[in-house]
Amino acid sequence: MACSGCAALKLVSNRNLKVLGSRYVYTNVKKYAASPLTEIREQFRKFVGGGVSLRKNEDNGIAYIAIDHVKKKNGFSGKMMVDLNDAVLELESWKTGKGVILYGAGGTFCSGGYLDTVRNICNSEDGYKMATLMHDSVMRLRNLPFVSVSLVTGKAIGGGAELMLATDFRLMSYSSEIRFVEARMGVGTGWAGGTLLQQLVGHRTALDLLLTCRKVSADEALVLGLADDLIEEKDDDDDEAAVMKATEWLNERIASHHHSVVQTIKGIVVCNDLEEERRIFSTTWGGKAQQDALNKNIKHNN
Ligand SMILES: CCCC(=O)SCCNC(=O)CCNC(=O)[C@H](O)C(C)(C)COP(=O)(O)OP(=O)(O)OC[C@H]1O[C@@H](n2cnc3c(N)ncnc32)[C@H](O)[C@@H]1OP(=O)(O)O
Repeated sequence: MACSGCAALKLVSNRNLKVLGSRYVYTNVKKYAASPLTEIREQFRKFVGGGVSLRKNEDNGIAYIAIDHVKKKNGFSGKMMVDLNDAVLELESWKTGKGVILYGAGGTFCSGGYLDTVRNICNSEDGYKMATLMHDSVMRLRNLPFVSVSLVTGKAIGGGAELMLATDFRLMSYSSEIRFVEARMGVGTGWAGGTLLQQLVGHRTALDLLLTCRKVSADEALVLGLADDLIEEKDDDDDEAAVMKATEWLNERIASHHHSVVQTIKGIVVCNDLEEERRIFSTTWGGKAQQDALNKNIKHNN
């Protein structure tokens, strides 16, 4: 009996087995015409609840993105998806920025999609639109020329666990936990989490976490490479203290560098293209930060 998978393999083997041979063809995938983001944003901003806010500190060059829907454990509404998109778009034009900290208010990182919004968009086409909007925000956040950190306190559940993968680093409070519950909710990852998790922990661990939907403690996250460091908490609800600790952690890496240097280093790490790396590199070579360093006759022997 012919199956669509076999047909696909046959077709593939006639063309280019090396490149296409491992792709499985999903038989129930419909092709949606890509909706312009402006239309998706108009549709999604109507699903209200909570908000995402952006604060830029010009003194330390760090921006703070706060996920705030505290009564619903920071469940992410359609409006919050649009707010996040706005925040990231605004950051793209911040010339003197160095870092970004993404955190949840009220002692929870994010409990994933806000279920009121989820119920309103519970069809395949709207799912595709949500993924389009969230992929745009996540990839823009990831590619910002600043060092980004997710500060995870409390729980990061479902889409919340995906969201924390968008940043360069993850700091977790000792009692926090991550849980990819998408499969339990009958779906896959919609906020780029499958791709990003696989890149971070490898294909087998990603599959294990996504299929078992098990809790990952902060200690285990550190071992798996999902977390980069743990922060002590006196009180998990004390947002300010946790944000301060994340700021200190980030400052150890960026405070002593000029924003142009931080932006160059981040740019060349994420561009994955040598021509682009040469172009970015040349923006600081011969610049003031280099001249100053040369004039100081710095020795690196201690
Ligand atoms: C591509 C994205 C796909 C996804 O994100 S799928 C995952 C969707 N998220 C969920 O299913 C989370 C469901 N919620 C939970 O498991 C628990 O509420 C959670 C987050 C572990 C927190 O547990 P607790 O600390 O015991 O708090 P609780 O259950 O009493 O919650 C307090 C109030 O918040 C509500 N809440 C939590 N997460 C929510 C969400 N995502 N959407 C809508 N409402 C949510 C919860 O129902 C409760 O509301 P209420 O006070 O009873 O009115």
